[in-house]
Amino acid sequence: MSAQFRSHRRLLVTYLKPLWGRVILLAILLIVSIGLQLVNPQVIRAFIDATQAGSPLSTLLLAAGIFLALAVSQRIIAFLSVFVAESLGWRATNALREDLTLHCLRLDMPFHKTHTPGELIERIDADVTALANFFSQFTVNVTGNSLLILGILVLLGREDWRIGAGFALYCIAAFFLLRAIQQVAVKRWASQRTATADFYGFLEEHISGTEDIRAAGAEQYVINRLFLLMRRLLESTRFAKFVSNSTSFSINFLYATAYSAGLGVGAYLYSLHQVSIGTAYLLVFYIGMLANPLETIRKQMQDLQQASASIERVEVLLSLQPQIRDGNRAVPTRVSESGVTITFDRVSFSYDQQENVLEGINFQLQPGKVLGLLGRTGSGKTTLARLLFRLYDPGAGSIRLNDVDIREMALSDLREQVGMVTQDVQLFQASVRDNLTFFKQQVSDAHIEQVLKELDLWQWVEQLPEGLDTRLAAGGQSLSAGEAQLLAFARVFLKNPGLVVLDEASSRLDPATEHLLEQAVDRLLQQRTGIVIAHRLQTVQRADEIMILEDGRIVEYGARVALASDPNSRFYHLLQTGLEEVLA
Ligand SMILES: Nc1ncnc2c1ncn2[C@@H]1O[C@H](COP(=O)(O)OP(=O)(O)OP(=O)(O)O)[C@@H](O)[C@H]1O
Repeated sequence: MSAQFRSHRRLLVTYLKPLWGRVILLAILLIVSIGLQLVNPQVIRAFIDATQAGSPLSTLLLAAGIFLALAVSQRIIAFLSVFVAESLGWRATNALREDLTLHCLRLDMPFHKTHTPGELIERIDADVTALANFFSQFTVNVTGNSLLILGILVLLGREDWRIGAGFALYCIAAFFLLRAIQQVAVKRWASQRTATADFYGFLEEHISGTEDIRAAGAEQYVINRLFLLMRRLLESTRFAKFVSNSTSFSINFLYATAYSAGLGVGAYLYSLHQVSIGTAYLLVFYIGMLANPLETIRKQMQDLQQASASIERVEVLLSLQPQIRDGNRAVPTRVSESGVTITFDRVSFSYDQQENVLEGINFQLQPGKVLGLLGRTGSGKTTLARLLFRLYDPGAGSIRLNDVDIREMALSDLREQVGMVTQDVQLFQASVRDNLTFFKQQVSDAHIEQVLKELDLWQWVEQLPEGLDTRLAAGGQSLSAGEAQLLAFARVFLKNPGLVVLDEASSRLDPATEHLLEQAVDRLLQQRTGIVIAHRLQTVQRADEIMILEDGRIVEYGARVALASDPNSRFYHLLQTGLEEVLA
């Protein structure tokens, strides 16, 4: 069994298993539809033979009525099977979309840095859409039509075994012939697409470089090259279309051959009085029915080729594993009422495995203490916060929360324990409530109200047109930067973590919002351990300890009060020069 077949089967089984009820329904509809298709010619035969035998009109009307009823039922069943197949396809692909989205969300930051959102949308949506047919129709169509062909061959064989065997050989030969032609067509279209891509690539490059081309007097060269490319495009398109058309020509040819053979056999047997005129008609009818399923199976195989490329890409994406592994150790949350202990034990880290962005970071922060993290831009402050949240793991050393290595903790536990407010708050196109709770239904409105009141934000929510139900615009465009930060504070409050990491916004805010923010920071840091990447003097004043980073190393660390009064300290100089000017 080839690896490709195994991966196709795995995907089918995984996503169709939960939908087995629908799969069975579809199979039943299919079998009934095939049965009806096979039975109908028998009714026609009975009708023709009855006419020949001069049967009464009532018998003929009965046969006609049965024929009509069967034909209408067959159409209704065909309609129902399309409906069930579509719903099956959508459900299966939506489940796959969901899994892929979740998988991408769990993949590490380096993955997201190297894969653009556009590329992921292509993987999660376009590739999966290409698989809808694979899920809903492929198995059903291939099995169904194979059964139909088999049924026709059996019924033909029942009339005369030689006819059955002969047309079985015909089907096998026709299938392989169609496939061979299709393969030539696929190759031709591939080279036509290459020629098109070259042509547009050339046009785009030379139109954007028009100034240089004119300056160099190279217009004639460009036109000559263009002619060459156009000729290649013309030739490849002509050839591809020719091969494509010969596919439909071959199908018609096969159909016509089968039909003529059917007519010939029917007429021959009838002339020998071996069959009735009804049976002769039956043979022609059944043989005529062979072409359609053959063509459907061929088309499904062609679709499968395209789906295979998508399946491969989806499988590659699913096989990527995050480097950040989930730990499983239960962690005593909040050992002390006033927060958690944080220990950085000789932590070094590099984004590219070459140059360390953090080097030998060593410190311990006691519960309830606030660390003010200072340093010029690029000194590694944000990186330190990211390590705490396990967006990345350190290259050397360890980070401990309440004396447990954060790599051993379950990621969900860790992220419950650490609340982070970044400069760039992400708001979603959803209600204020959903933006605060991250769509957790179990958080009650009363609790939200209490938290917002504590943060002095309730008034702000009350003046919104629909209170908590007010919908925010995409990207939080309807809010000011300060209001967005306030919402981010409220989010952290609702989570109630033992450690808060606050990357303060450096932008200037209006005095009223600034005041609200100040109060919120005060409340946020009460009875919690805090790490504050501060840009404002007022925020720094809240810190118990100060750490100054330079090129990823600690160049100063100590109690704020002591450093502020030591004229030899960097912190002292920073305060003298003006924090905001130096760190901006
Ligand atoms: N995702 C990343 N991939 C590669 N290098 C990065 C990445 N993020 C940051 N860096 C590099 O790491 C170094 C430290 O960056 P970091 O963002 O931690 O500094 P910072 O002190 O927080 O700066 P700022 O005050 O501007 O936010 C910088 O040299 C930066 O270019």
